[in-house]
Amino acid sequence: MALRVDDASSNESAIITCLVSVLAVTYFAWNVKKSRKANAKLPPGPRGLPTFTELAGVYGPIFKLWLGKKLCVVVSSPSLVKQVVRDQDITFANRDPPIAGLVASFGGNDILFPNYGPEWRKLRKLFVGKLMSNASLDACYALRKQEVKNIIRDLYNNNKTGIGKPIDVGELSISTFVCVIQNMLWGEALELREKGISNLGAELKFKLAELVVLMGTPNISDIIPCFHGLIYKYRNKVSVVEEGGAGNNIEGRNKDFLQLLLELQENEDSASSISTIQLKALLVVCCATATNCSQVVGMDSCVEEFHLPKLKYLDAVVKETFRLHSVPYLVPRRASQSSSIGGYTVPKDTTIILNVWAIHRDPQIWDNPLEFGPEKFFNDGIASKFDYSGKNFQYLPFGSRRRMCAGIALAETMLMFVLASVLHSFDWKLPAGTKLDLPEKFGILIKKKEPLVAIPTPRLPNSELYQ
Ligand code: HEM
Repeated sequence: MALRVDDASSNESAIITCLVSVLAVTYFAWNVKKSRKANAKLPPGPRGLPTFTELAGVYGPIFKLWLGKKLCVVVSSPSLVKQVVRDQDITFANRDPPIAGLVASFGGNDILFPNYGPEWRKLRKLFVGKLMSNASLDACYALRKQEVKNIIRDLYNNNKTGIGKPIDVGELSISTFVCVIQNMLWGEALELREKGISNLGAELKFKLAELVVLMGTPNISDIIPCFHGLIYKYRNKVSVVEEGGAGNNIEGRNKDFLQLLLELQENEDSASSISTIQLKALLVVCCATATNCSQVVGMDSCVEEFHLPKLKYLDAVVKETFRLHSVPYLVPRRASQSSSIGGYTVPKDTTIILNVWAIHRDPQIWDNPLEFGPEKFFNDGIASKFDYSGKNFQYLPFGSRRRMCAGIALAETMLMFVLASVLHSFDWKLPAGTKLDLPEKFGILIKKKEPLVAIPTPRLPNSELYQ
């Protein structure tokens, strides 16, 4: 019997439907097989790595964790932090540096990574007593001021074209902060700019920003030659000046840190002299921590250096920013002997992680812990008495006690000064069509996921203030 046309076409569409279905089923089955095959190779485990804070929610304020063969104990409450950093401070004063940390610090020759002992004590005394003393910081004020002025001028000139050019605020804050630190360390931007050393500084600036994050990457050799070159050139410059050949009196201005350090290197008294390796390691730690600092805070505060003590609101804004956006945990420590924390045994060589992230968000300490609110630091609440010393073990952006940050005075002053200056001189607005969102990227530091881009518009009537 002959097929009718509509029969034929309905058969044809049935065949097509059938073919499509078979293809779809085959494709689906193939995909399932492929994904099973891929999964078959994988061990069981959670979908992602839980954070220390999530684990603290399950196991409480102290729990252990095996990272490979390494036993770690994570501590997430102020009373237990106190047991670590105060009650048994010498037992837990050793560090547990990652391999890259050791490489970056020339084998732990800085202050950050070496174990507690005479060498660390010597460097720490030198760092805090000489480099970070009030006298030394005051002496460097002109350097800081000049560098901030440079930034204000550059931003202003950028704006002269008439169209407000968007600025990556994070990048601006990092480069300003690092320029200021470099200036203080070796007077680079002010006096050595024309002398060829500035290239080394520019080279360092961006590598250091990555160094902080890439502590797991041992390829620090890219950075080290900069320091070799810098010290070599600087030493030559000093000796040329000493011989009276340069006509550029390095003694005529305030000594920068590198000059102070070079003098100490030549010091014959072994209690205060330092080796070239220690000198380089100190430069690395200063630059890297400074970079880290500006990455943390960004540019959402304001002021000028001589006004700083009076700027209570700014102080609260910076403190609140540090509460929510500082280091997630302190530089890990290592138990130098068997001991106990919170009634649990902690064997010798256990790594101790102090979970600042959880403490800074603990609802038992903070009202509305997840909300940004500077008033926490100036209302009558508990936090109004918190400073950066970490004495209360509840607010720890710079750590606490024996191994706490050695650069607090400089970090605090500079941060407020840089932020204040750019906010005082410019109004900042978001580019049209963009929204302010602040999701974070979790790592060694808490950083913004997407860079904050904003447009500065000069707000001071006197254009000379921008030169
Ligand atoms: C906002 C900026 C900064 C923040 C948030 C910060 C934070 C920290 C933290 C959390 C530690 C570890 C503390 C501990 O383990 O208890 C530390 C250590 C250290 N910081 Fe900072 N820091 C900043 C800026 C600086 C600057 C500018 C310098 C120096 C120029 C500096 C020098 C050091 C040194 C030398 C150590 C090691 C101290 C030791 O182990 O004895 N920091 N910092």
